[in-house]
Amino acid sequence: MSISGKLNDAKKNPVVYITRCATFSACHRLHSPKLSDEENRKIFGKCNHINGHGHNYRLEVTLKGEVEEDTGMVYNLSDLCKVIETCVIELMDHKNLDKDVEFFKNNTSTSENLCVFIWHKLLENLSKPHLLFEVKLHETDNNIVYYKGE
Ligand SMILES: Nc1nc2c(c(=O)[nH]1)N=C([C@H](O)[C@H](O)COP(=O)(O)OP(=O)(O)OP(=O)(O)O)CN2
Ligand SMILES: [Zn+2]
Repeated sequence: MSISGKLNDAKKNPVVYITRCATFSACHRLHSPKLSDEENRKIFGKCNHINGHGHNYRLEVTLKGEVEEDTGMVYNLSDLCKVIETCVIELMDHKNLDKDVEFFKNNTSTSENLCVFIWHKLLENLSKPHLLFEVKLHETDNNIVYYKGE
């Protein structure tokens, strides 16, 4: 049977995961207003330095959904690219996250919080938000965090 035959015969179309990557550069300082200066220094160490430090972040956004028969796509990756660009990259690229992004004025700019923030930005802006499966953020080559909306 041909691939298209399988697509047409199945009750449900194949479920496929698609990922779009993007990069942005930003600076931040790990500091929690809920902790004393001493506790901040103890917990965050060099990342609590008053003048901050920078990262070249790599973002991976994954959608999960059925392959539509008429388009052969789960979601147009070009459209996903535009959403990521307008609602995440423009907001964060070449910014001081703690000062330029409202949310991080009161929430520590850890990669965990960045992932959750980006997840909600995407939910608000995707035309099919139910397809959002995972937001993964590489803060460095060694530090990788992902969020699945739980
Ligand atoms: N749970 C988390 N821990 C840490 C986070 C975070 O977001 N969540 N972030 C940091 C810092 O922002 C820091 O800049 C990371 O730097 P570092 O640990 O130096 O990471 P590198 O991969 O660049 O260097 P290594 O020497 O390989 O660790 C810290 N913790
Ligand atoms: Zn950092």
